[in-house]
Amino acid sequence: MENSCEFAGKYSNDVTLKELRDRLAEFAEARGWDQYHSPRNLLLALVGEVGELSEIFQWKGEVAKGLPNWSCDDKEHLEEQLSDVLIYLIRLADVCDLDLGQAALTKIVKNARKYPVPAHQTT
Ligand SMILES: Nc1ccn([C@H]2C[C@H](O)[C@@H](COP(=O)(O)OP(=O)(O)OP(=O)(O)O)O2)c(=O)n1
Repeated sequence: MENSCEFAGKYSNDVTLKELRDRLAEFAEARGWDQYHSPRNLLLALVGEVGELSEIFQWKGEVAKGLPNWSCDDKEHLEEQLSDVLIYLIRLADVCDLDLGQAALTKIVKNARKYPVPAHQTT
């Protein structure tokens, strides 16, 4: 479905995890926030943002893919809350010295082993 909201340039920019991780590290450093960005604090912040994200869907019933009936303001709010979750997740992995991108790729390989593609039925 075509997206007519001004802000939403779906996939217009291939942002890398590294770019986000570096930008977030700079952002925290410039504000003297490294002292607060401990793994536990970031985890709690992440969970808080997941709660805010959940509130957007709360009491709405099932929501159609593509959010066809949502206003641009509602979609923008959702983008912001998803971003907060992503930001804290990336920051948490970074302060734990973990390579989140590689870890996710490795996990996908493990998932594929655990859940193999079903063989085609030949009847
Ligand atoms: N110590 C902090 C505080 C904020 N942020 C960043 C990460 C999030 O992207 C955003 C969170 O900011 P707020 O706590 O102001 O939360 P919201 O943006 O959700 O605002 P509100 O709760 O008013 O909706 O700012 C951060 O990295 N470290």
